[in-house]
Amino acid sequence: MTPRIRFENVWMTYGDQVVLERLNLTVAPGEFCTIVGASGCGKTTLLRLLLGEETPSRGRILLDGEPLPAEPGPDRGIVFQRYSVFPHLSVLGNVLLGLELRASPVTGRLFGGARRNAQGEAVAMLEAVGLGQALRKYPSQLSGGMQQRLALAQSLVMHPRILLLDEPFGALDPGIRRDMHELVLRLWRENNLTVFMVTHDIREGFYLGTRLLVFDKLRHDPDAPQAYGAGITYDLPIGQTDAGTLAEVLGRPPATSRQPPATSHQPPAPGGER
Ligand SMILES: Nc1ncnc2c1ncn2[C@@H]1O[C@H](COP(=O)(O)OP(=O)(O)OP(=O)(O)O)[C@@H](O)[C@H]1O
Repeated sequence: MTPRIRFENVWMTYGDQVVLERLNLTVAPGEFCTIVGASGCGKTTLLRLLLGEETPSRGRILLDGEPLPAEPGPDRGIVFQRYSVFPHLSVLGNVLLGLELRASPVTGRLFGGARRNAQGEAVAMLEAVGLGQALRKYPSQLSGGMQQRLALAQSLVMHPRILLLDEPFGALDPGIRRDMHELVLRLWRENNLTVFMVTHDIREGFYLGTRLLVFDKLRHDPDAPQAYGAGITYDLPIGQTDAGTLAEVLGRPPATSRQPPATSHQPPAPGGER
C-alpha cells in the first residue's frame, strides 16, 4: 500500500538553527500519530511542513506517493490550540466559507441549489460535532470546547485526507477534554483520516494514538546549541510496545485506550473499528 505520508531524510533549518534533522518516517493511511517532545523541539514545524506552509530545507515529503504540494490545500486540515475560527462569521458561516471558496474562488459566494447543497453539508458537519443548535451563534458566544468543535467541523467539511492537530485540547478543562477525545476518535474513524496530533500530555498521546512519536535532539553540542536539530527518538506502535520501553519513555506504566494485541499491531483500516 502506498504510504499516506513519507518523509525522506527531511531537514528543516532557520538561518543557522537546525530545527529538525534526518527525519525518515512512513505513515500508512488511517494511522493516528501523536507527537510529543520538549518545548521548542520542532513539533509545530513538523505540522507546518505537512500543511505546506514550510518546505523542507533538505529532503522531501511525499503525500500518497507524490511530492507534497508546496502550499496548504483542502486535502490537509489543521486545528490549532486557539484562534482557528473567524470571529466575524457565524458558526454556519465559518463552515460554509471553505465550501464557498472552493466552488467560487473569486467571489466566495454560492447561489441557488449550489448554496443549498453547501449549507446542507455544513449543517450536517456541525451536527456531527454537536453544534447543530448553535448555527447562528458567533465564536465569541461559544465556550472553548465549542470553538474547537467548530474548528474541527471547519476542517473536516473539506474532506481532508490528513488532519493536523496542534495541541487542540491543551486549553480545555479535563472534563471537556475527555468529551473531545471521544469526538476526535469518532471523527477519525468516520472520516477515514490520517491524523498527526501534537500534545504536551503523553497520556493523551497514548490514549488517542495508534502510534506515538517522541521528538528530541539526537545529538547535542553545548557550545553550539543550534547546530543540531531534533529527530524521532522513539516511534512506538501503541499496543505492541514492550513495558520496559514504555516505562523508559513515561517514567511509569502507560494508560492506553486499548488492550495490547497478543501479536502484531496493525494500523486500523480506514473507517474500521478498533
Ligand atoms: N518561522 C520561523 N523562523 C525562525 N525560527 C523559527 C520559525 N518557526 C519556528 N522557529 C524556531 O524553530 C524552533 C522550533 O519551533 P516549534 O514551534 O516547531 O517548536 P515546538 O516543539 O512546537 O514548541 P512548543 O512545544 O513550545 O510549541 C524554535 O526554536 C523556534 O523559535
